[in-house]
Amino acid sequence: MEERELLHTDGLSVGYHGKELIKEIGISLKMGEIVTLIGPNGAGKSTILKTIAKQLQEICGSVYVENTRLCELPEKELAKKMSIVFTERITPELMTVADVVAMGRYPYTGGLGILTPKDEAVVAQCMEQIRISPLKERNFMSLSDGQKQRVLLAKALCQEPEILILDEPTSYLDVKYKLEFLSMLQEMTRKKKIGVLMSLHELDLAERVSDKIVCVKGKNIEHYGMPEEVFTDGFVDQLYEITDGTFQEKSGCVELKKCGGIPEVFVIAGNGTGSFLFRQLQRNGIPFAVGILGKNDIDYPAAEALAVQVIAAEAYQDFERQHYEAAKQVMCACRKVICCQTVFGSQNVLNRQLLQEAEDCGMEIELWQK
Ligand SMILES: Nc1ncnc2c1ncn2[C@@H]1O[C@H](COP(=O)(O)OP(=O)(O)OP(=O)(O)O)[C@@H](O)[C@H]1O
Repeated sequence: MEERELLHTDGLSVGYHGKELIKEIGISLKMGEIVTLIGPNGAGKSTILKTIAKQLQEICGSVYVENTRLCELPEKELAKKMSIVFTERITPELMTVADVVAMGRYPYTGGLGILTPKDEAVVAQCMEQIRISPLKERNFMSLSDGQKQRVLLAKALCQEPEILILDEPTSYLDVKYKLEFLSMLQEMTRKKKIGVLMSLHELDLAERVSDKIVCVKGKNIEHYGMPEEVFTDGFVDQLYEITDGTFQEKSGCVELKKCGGIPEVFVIAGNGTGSFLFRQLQRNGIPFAVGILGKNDIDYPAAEALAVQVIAAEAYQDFERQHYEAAKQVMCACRKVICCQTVFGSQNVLNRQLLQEAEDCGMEIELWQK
C-alpha cells in the first residue's frame, strides 16, 4: 500500500534576499520514509531545509504540508506537525536539560505553558529514548556539543511530530550515538510512521539509513532517488569534486590520495590481508604495486585506490599466465616484496610461484601480518 504523503514541494526555488540559489526543487516525503540531503559545503542543504521549515521564505513555488500550503498553516498547527533541529545552537540561560526538552511541548500547552501530566510523561519518555535522563537536572549550557545535540533531538521528539526536519543531526555525536540515533530514527519511522527529512555529511550513514537521497549541487537538485540508484561507482568523487583521495560507494569507505611514482614495493595480498598494509605504505609515502588480485577480492578496492599499479584478474576468474608474467615484470622492478599471505589456495598458486620467483632472484622479502 502506498503511504500517505506528508510533505511535498512544487517548483520550489530557495535563496536569500530574493536571489535564487537552487531552483525547481521537487521533493516528496511520505509516512515512514527517511529522505536525506547530501552535497558539498555551501551547496544549499540548510537553505532548502530552512525554507521547508518556514524559517526562510520561498522565492518561487511552494511547500505543501499534506495538501496545505506552508504559508497558510498557522505556527502552532505547523509545530504539531513538524519539528525542526538546526545546527545553530540555542543559548537558553539558566535552563535545565528537562526545561529545554519540555519546550518541545509548547504547541500543546496553553498560553501559560503549564505542562499537564501527559506532557510531563512525554518529556520523560523522550529523554529516556535519547538516553539523556541522567542529565535532566544539568544546566543545558554546561553540556558538551554532543550532549546538547541529543537534548535538542529529545526536544524535537517531544513535539510528537509527523515530520522531523534535521540539519546535520549527527555532526557532534560520537560513533556509538550516531548509530544509536539513526537506529532510533529508523524505528520511529517504521513504528510511528513519521517522515524524516534531514541533511547528513556522513555519506556511508546516509546510504544505509535513507529511503531516498537528494543530491544538492549547483543550481539544481543533481540526483534524487534510492541510495542504490544514486551511489553508483565514482558518483561521490564527482559530486564533491574529490581529487585528493577516493570514496568507495560499495563499502562507504574513503581512501586518501595514493602516492604516485614508480612502485618501490610489490605486495602479494588477498582476502583482506593487505588493506592495512596498503594504508601503512600510503602513510609512509611509499609507492607500491599489488598482484595478483581478483577484482572480487576484499583487498581490491583499497588496492585500486592506493596502489600505483594492480595486476588484477576479472572477478571469479582463475589467475592466468598473462597475469603472472605481468606481475613478475612489475615485481622484479621493485626493491622489495611484501607478502601478506600465509596460505595459498588452488586459485592462488601463481602468487606462490611469484613469491618463489622473488626468492630465487634474491629479492628482499618481508612477511607481513596485521
Ligand atoms: N543568511 C544568508 N544570507 C545570504 N547567503 C547565505 C545566508 N546563509 C547562507 N548563505 C549562503 O547560501 C549558500 C548555501 O548555504 P547553506 O548553509 O544552505 O549550505 P549547506 O549545503 O547547508 O552547507 P554546509 O554543508 O556547509 O552546512 C552558501 O553559499 C552560503 O554562504
